Amino acid sequence: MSEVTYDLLRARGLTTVFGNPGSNELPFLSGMPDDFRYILGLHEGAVLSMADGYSLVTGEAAFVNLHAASGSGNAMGALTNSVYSHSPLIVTAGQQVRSTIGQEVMLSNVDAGTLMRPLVKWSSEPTCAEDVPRTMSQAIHTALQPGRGPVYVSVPYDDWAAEAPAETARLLDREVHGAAALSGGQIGDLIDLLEGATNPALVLGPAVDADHANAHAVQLAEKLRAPVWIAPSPSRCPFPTRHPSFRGVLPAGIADLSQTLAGHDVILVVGAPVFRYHQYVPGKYLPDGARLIHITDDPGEAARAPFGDAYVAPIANTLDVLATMVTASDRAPLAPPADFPEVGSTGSGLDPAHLFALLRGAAPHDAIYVNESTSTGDAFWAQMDLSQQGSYYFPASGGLGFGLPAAVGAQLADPHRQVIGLIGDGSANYGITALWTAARFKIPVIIVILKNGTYGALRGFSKILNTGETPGLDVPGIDFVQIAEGYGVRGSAVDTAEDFTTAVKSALAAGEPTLIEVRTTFGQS
Ligand SMILES: Cc1ncc(Cn2c(C)c(CCOP(=O)(O)OP(=O)(O)O)sc2=O)c(N)n1
Ligand SMILES: [Ca+2]
Repeated sequence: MSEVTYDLLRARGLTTVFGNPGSNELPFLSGMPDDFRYILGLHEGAVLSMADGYSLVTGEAAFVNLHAASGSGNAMGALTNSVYSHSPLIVTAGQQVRSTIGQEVMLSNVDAGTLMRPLVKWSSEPTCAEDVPRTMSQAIHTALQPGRGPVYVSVPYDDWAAEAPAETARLLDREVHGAAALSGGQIGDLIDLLEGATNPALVLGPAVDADHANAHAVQLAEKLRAPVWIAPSPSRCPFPTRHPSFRGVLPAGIADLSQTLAGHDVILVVGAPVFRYHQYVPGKYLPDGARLIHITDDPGEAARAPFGDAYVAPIANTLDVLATMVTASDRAPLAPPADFPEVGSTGSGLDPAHLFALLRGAAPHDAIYVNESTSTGDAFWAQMDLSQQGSYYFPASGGLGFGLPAAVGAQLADPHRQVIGLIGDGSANYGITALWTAARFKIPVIIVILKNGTYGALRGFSKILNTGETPGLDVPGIDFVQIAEGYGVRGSAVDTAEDFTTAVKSALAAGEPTLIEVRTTFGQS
């Protein structure tokens, strides 16, 4: 049974296995063909997030093999991000011998089909060994259909020795085509609305970047001469941040977001949920007189939104048709962006805005940033010049432990663009073992640790929630250079602009994984 399953994985391009094994997985792994590669991670959270970063950059599915319930459980935190970033991860786990599961012997994954819900789009444990290949095929096609997302398959390890039914071979070349698009009438309605708008605005989300529709979004914004915001809590960057239309990231509070969009009568949201609010700031969902139109490829996003009219449709195709067909507006062209805000560092260490400005100058223009520095977002978006598709990733649910491993997975996926992880000194600890994988597989990712000694974002939230000085807010005294070297990664610690720039240039030239620990200031900028 494992042979035909590997044939199926190969037919779908899934020849990289991200995993951490246990005894339940050995019978599957024993059959792994030579043209497959196994990327070992030392903790299943890191394994899942490495696979996630890999999938986000390739735009393809990625295959994960974990150990029973315990390994699957360790991966669930990472899956909170994958399910909202619509990552098509094929997550599998070894199960105990089929006839012993009910008595719950050691390593039984009890009720495996429900364990991972709602963090997966679909999950199953085949009802018999003969159905393992078809279940795996269903999982792959389900993960990749619009409204993409992770799936989970648990397989009893004695199934692998069973004989595959002859008809299983039909699975290897079957295709499932998702082809829906808006009708001419629906497109016409949208064009009329946009052309009839006095002051339209675009709000773009991660699915625009995921569907490589950034250029279509630019064309639509330019024809409409409309401002563009990125939807709140962005996990990707769908629009060039130095374009005249770009207005930044919308705030994640209901009232704040609504006020930011005041004056716009038609708001077109594309490729984002409506909306991923975060801090609770009650108020009107929309400014008076505004109408919101929502285009998403995820039926769930469309159905659960609390306001606006939604169209479930392919993102790139819809943006391309709208941008092509809409009449160019005679509104005045939008002014070019202001200069970057002035930066500098006063305290001992680098101000985050200063760090990002230095990085903008030292890193390649097509660098890929994987960000998990949760208190420096405003400074990042003000200082960075992101112009290409696939330039930015952030944990889609804010689940920490994504950033460092996802940066490793992203660099494995794309050796032609430098991947730079921007990781807080708190976040780094949740996925730190991925440094070992980067060293082991010689993945030349650069990890910048922003070391402010505290859970800065929580200090920010303590002000919003007025909770004062609670326990557990500081993380002083961690030596990431020693940790990195313990996992086999070259590291350095810096706290001046000159030393940081030198360290970045050295890392870019090194061609091996490198960690740079930067002492940063908190609260000054
Ligand atoms: C798995 C997990 N655990 C805890 C949190 C809670 N959390 C925590 C602990 C944050 C602080 C991260 O601190 P950092 O050092 O990484 O970055 P900043 O200092 O820039 O905030 S932000 C946040 O939401 C989380 N989001 N995810
Ligand atoms: Ca911190």
